[in-house]
This record gives sequence, C-alpha cells and structure tokens, in this order.
Amino acid sequence: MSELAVELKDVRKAFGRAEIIRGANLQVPKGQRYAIIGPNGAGKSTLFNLISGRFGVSSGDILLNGASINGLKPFEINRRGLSRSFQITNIFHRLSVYENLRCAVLWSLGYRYSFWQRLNGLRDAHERAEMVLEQIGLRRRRDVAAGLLTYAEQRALEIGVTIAGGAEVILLDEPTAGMSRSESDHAVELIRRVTEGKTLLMVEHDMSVVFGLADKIAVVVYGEVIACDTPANIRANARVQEAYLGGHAPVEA
Ligand SMILES: Nc1ncnc2c1ncn2[C@@H]1O[C@H](COP(=O)(O)OP(=O)(O)OP(=O)(O)O)[C@@H](O)[C@H]1O
Repeated sequence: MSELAVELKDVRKAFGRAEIIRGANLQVPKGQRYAIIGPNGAGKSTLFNLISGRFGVSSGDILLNGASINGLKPFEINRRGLSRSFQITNIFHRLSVYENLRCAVLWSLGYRYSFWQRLNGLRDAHERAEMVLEQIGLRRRRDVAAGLLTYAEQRALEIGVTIAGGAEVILLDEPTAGMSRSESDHAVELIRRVTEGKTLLMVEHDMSVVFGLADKIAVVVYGEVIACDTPANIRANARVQEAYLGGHAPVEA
C-alpha cells in the first residue's frame, strides 16, 4: 500500500502549442492537507482538472493511492476515492439541502449494488446524508431548497456534496472565494472538521485560509511546482517571494 494519496510525476499539459503545465512534480501523503497557491494563470485549476480526470495529461503520470489514473474518466477516478468541488457551486438549486446530499451519496454508491443491496443502499444513503447534514452545520436548513440558501451556506453544501460519498481524497477549488472574513473563518473550521483523517488538496487565494489549514503549501508558477514545504518555510522562501510580484512572500491577512 502506498503512503502517498496523490503523486504527480513530471506531468505536462499543452493546449494546442501552449504548454501550461511544464513538468509538475508533487507528492501528497495520505491524511495531510495541502494547499496549492500561485499567481493567476499559473496552472492551478489545470492541475486540478488533470488530477480529477477532466483533462488528460500530455505526458507524465498521475497516481492515486499508488496506482496510475492516467486515461481514466472523472467518474472512474471518483469511484477510486477522489472527489472534487468546483469554483462555481455545483448543486441542484431546486432540490432541498437533504435531497442534494442524498443524490450525492446515491451517485457515489453507483451501480455496484444488486437489487437487494440497493434497498440497503437506500437506507445507507439516508443515514449518510443525515450525517453529512450534521457535519456541515445545515440541519436547520434540511428541507430548504438549495437555491434559497445564503451564498456561504451554498458553499458549505457544496463541500457536503463533495464529501458525501466518503472519498478519502478531497479536492476543493477555492472553497472560500467570495466569502466575508467571518464566513471564511467559519468555512476553515468546517473544512478542518470534515477532512479530519482524509487527504485534502485545495486551491486557494486567501492566505489566511491557506496558512490556517495547510500542513504543506505547494507553490505553482508557470506550470511548475517551484516549492512545496511547511507554511513557515514557504513564507521564508526567496524564490516564492520573487514569484509573488514585489518580492513579498504570501502572508496571512
Ligand atoms: N481548456 C483550455 N484551453 C486552453 N487554455 C487553457 C485551458 N484551460 C486553461 N487554459 C490556460 O491555462 C493557463 C492556466 O490556467 P488555470 O486556470 O489553470 O490557472 P490558475 O492558476 O488556476 O489561475 P487563477 O488563479 O486565475 O484561477 C491560462 O493561461 C489559461 O488561459
């Protein structure tokens, strides 16, 4: 069994003649929280799209729990235990909070269930959806249509949908984008709670979120991981300071 949840080995991705990811290497051990930071256009979302199978790599290898996932479709990677959220909320606005979570659980159960198991599956899905509802702090909003939630509540539901299937590797794309300071402080606590014991990889611009959550920070510049270290070492890293224009290292707000 590999001790690494996710590994990128010299990953490259070109769109036409433009090489966007240029030999990225990264090792994310199981159970750790990693943040990916970097200037706009550095390739952070593209890396997420490669890891979750939305794009195929041009060359190199991506491993999930020690096995290559190159060429697999997003749902196949999901079935192997990786789940991702999106920058734009990805929930059904007309369904209630509970129904959104239940759908996410049922989707994750997939077609592995025979008829009799499926009945159990339905019961399991109900229990699991109720559990996630509790975890994301939306019990009071259980039967409200998702479209009527506040923005911060919708982002919390999005996180709930992402973790509902029980994936061990969670990718969150800018989970606090557009939130106020107090909303994002609340989101940090939520993310910490729901990713306890799991592997988290997140793209995030808000440095207080990054420094508040990450065990390690990977800095992506021009499609390469130029540094991957503890928050304290990243803050002191001269190359990272240079990459952030003006020579200022990323600091918490
Ligand atoms: N499907 C695509 N086709 C062509 N170019 C693309 C595609 N997706 C991304 N790019 C280009 O790749 C580069 C990196 O984009 P990406 O969204 O990965 O950066 P990012 O680091 O996530 O940026 P931001 O912080 O602004 O979200 C950009 O120049 C973008 O225009």
